[in-house]
Amino acid sequence: FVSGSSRKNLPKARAMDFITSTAILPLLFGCLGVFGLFRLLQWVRGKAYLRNAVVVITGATSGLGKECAKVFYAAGAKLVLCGRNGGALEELIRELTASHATKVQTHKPYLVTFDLTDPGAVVAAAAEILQCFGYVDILVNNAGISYRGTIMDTTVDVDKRVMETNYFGPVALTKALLPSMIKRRQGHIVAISSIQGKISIPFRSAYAASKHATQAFFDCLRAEMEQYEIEVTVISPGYIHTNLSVNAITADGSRYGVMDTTTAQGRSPVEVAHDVLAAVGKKKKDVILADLLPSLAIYLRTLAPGLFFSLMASRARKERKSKNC
Ligand SMILES: NC(=O)C1=CN([C@@H]2O[C@H](COP(=O)(O)OP(=O)(O)OC[C@H]3O[C@@H](n4cnc5c(N)ncnc54)[C@H](OP(=O)(O)O)[C@@H]3O)[C@@H](O)[C@H]2O)C=CC1
Ligand SMILES: CCCCCCCCCCCCCCCC(=O)OCC(=O)COP(=O)(O)O
Repeated sequence: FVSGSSRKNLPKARAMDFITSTAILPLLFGCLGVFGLFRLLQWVRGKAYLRNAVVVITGATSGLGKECAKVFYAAGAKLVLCGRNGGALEELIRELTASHATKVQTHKPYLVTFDLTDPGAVVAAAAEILQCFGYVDILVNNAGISYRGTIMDTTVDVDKRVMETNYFGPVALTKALLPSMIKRRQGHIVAISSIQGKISIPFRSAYAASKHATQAFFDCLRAEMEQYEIEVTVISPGYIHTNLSVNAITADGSRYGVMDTTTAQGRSPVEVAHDVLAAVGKKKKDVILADLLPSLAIYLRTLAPGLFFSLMASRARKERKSKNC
């Protein structure tokens, strides 16, 4: 005789019997073990990959670039820190070399100051880096500016400035360093793009365009460089709590100067820098570092573009109304 509740539990009990009496349990533990071992191996390889590697980071004076400098430094990389503000870079180097909380051997970073919008300066900077180190293992194209404005109010000069900083500058630096990487058949190019390199939101035309161009260029590069074993990683973060919105330029080229709520509520740049380090160590090809909603929005743009465009139009209407324009 089997009571009602015991009858209900019968299939569960049989399933448990089956699992324990067959090879399923050892197989499950075996798989977990293999997976754990694989992750451990990946971690060890990532660490070795970054130790003593010559790593060039642009936009190292603030925000995500500064935090990337800290995590790559702690991982034992030989850093070349780039930016326009030499004083800020020197200060960062002092800060880095003063801390002794690392387990691996660290190296005093080298600094190069140049403006990414000046093609001659970019080529000269690449030559200086190669003369000093002989080669570059990893280039992190991080520097960038954002923008706020309506397309109709924005001068083409502003469109060009954003494109020069976010697209042509990184492209020029990458092209200047690639020949030496190709010769060694070794190297890794990283592009810090944005969720806005995958989807476009209203009042960000110049910025979203520059990030879409970045995604496209580095995707092409990945395919073309495979024959030389050169890795390409495109990283697309969501909002990060940095000065990006404060430093953004507006329709007439003036500084926006406002810390937007979305930026202030963004992820900590320290956390994002750790994610960047992990992605580079694992030689990931394309990484999205964002919450669920922006990630879903990317799928929506692909699978239901009409719906996505309606949502963006409504977003534009709301923003226009709130700003009375
Ligand atoms: N913050 C965010 O919400 C997000 C940021 N990103 C991306 O992350 C990257 C870093 O931005 P973030 O740290 O947030 O912003 P910050 O404004 O804090 O940092 C921008 C960096 O870029 C450098 N830079 C700007 N213009 C130039 C130029 N013409 N030549 C050389 N360097 C320049 C700045 O250096 P200096 O002015 O000292 O020369 C600064 O170090 C950017 O590519 C951005 O698009 C992506 C997604 C979200
Ligand atoms: C299946 C349901 C899907 C629902 C999707 C709804 C659509 C939601 C839209 C979400 C838009 C997210 C925009 C994220 C933008 C972003 O993260 O940008 C990062 C930056 O680069 C920030 O630069 P900014 O200068 O704009 O601050």
